[in-house]
Amino acid sequence: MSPPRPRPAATAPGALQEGLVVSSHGRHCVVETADGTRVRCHPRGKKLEVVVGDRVQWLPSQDEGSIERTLPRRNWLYRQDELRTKSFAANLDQVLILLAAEPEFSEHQLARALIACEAAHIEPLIVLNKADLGALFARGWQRLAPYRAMGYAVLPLAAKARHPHPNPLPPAGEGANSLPTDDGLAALDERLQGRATLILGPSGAGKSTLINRLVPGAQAATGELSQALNSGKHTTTSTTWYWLDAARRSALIDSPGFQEFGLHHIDPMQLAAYMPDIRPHVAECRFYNCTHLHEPGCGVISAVKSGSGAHQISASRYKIYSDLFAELGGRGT
Ligand SMILES: Nc1nc2c(ncn2[C@@H]2O[C@H](COP(=O)(O)OP(=O)(O)OP(=O)(O)O)[C@@H](O)[C@H]2O)c(=O)[nH]1
Ligand SMILES: [Zn+2]
Repeated sequence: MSPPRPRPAATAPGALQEGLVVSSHGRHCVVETADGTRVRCHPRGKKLEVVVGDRVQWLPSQDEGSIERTLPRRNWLYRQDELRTKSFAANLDQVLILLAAEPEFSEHQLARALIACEAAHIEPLIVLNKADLGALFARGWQRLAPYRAMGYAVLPLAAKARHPHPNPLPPAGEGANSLPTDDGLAALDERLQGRATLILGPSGAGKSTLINRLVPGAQAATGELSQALNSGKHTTTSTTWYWLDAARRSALIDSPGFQEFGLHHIDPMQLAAYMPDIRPHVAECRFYNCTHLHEPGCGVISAVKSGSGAHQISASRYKIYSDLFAELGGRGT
């Protein structure tokens, strides 16, 4: 323990308290105490990086607080480009990747998010929204077939309730057997119980629609947070933690940044290990340092060429692998 620091006379005396970071905006954030009170805080010192989901120790001082330290993180999801590291959140139980029948989702973006989850050891859950869009939805569902085959959970959803009694989903082509006959919200809700779930998705997928359905009053809550941040109406809170239940056991964390998902923190030689369809074939490679791009006796290349079977690697997934390998500075020769 470090010795107690002297405090300015104007500061109300207070003992170190524990709290949860529920929103962040630049250098300020909002910390929630055990009794649910929310306090605007700032980290003490420039080096202390605080992320939504962090458990922190903070000191009250007048109407604000100062974060003294963050407690060890269970995990931390972030993205990184050539210049900067940007946080999504910490201490997560799962990441919900929300895609939609339209606008058409990018498989490349999906793959990036999944790789980041694998690298951070956080379970992903893929949700395909706009199940009411018939043929368009069937197409999206079909595009996700390789992801179901490699073991990811994929749920259908119709987030937009147009009627008090949700419309049954229309038949959705192949894979229809596994589709529910309702809007899919109950099945999703079950997956959210008792967990802290980060929600990510491209613009237009229905993130706001879903959050507003799961967290009635989410918009109002965002307003309150901005007020707690006291930074005026131009504030856009970058990441926000919402409780789904009064007992505060289940949470949804909304964060932007899905569009520019830099993976510069990933070692290109580890990439195959983070792609569950490619991973099992690495053991068949002749060379231990195989890049799976051109080597003779490569198990990955032969799985791509085999073209069918349970352990196949699709051409589009292999392209994603080789594009990312090059982007991350991997040398294939
Ligand atoms: N057909 C259909 N449309 C939906 C569904 N869910 C959301 N939408 C519509 O999709 C559009 C985008 O929804 P938003 O909730 O604003 O999407 P968002 O992901 O928050 O998008 P950004 O605000 O751009 O980040 C809106 O017009 C919604 O009404 C759905 O289940 N079915
Ligand atoms: Zn190989």
